Amino acid sequence: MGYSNQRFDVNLSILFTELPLLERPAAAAAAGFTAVELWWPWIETPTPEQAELDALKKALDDAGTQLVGLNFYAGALPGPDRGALSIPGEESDRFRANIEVAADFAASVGCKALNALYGNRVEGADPQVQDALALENLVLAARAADRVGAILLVETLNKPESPLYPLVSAPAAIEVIDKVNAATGLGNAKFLLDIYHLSMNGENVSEVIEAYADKTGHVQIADNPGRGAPGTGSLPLEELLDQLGKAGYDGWVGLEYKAADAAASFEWLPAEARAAR
Ligand SMILES: O=C(O)C(=O)CO
Repeated sequence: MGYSNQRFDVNLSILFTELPLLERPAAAAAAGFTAVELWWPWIETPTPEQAELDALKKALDDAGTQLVGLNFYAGALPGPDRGALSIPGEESDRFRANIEVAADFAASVGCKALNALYGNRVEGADPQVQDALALENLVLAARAADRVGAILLVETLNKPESPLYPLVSAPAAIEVIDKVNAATGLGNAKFLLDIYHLSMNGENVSEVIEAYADKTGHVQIADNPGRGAPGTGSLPLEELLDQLGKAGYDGWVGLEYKAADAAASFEWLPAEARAAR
């Protein structure tokens, strides 16, 4: 068991950010990886020019990297926002405009997982109204994901760093996922189990894995404290990934950690365990 039994991908929105977007896939490939994931790369627009989408596809293809996870438009992220789909008005409209664009792009590069960040609570807005809007938008996103053979991911973030984000426990995200699946009947809404965010919330990650491995569609890791590479904090990441594997999880594990020098940050992972198997 151990790291050599997992399938890892590099998050190119948090690692290699010193490089322009189109150079990051090649940098991940040079470090030995063949799979990558991205937050929505155009934070200022949910509907970029086709030429920009084509350029990203070309950069992924030229590097020989497979995109295995893509966030829908989520507002300013990095920045103060944590998603758009539950924000009434313009942000919800922007999310809706993005749904088919993101799904079509995912289809064009063979990406099978689309992550929909829920969005912050808005001062003065009724949380019930925000939740009803979120469900409507997640249903649209789940149908679009299904159209391109993808799953829809819903993620728990952590309260200290995202104090206005309402999904800050695994059960809170699972409740939303169950509602989306009940509404669509598709069963393609899945949990994005982010070990760093769960541990920052003080959750017992091992118990979360035991309870929800079967509803998990994607995993992300960073050590805690510090959101650095495995080994820079105190989380038993190798054990937790072993537990996930034993519980039947055989999907991707995204490296969503911070490192000043990304290329030098992969020493914890043997070179032969980096390329997708
Ligand atoms: O904002 C974050 O920390 C995320 O994990 C987004 O996917």
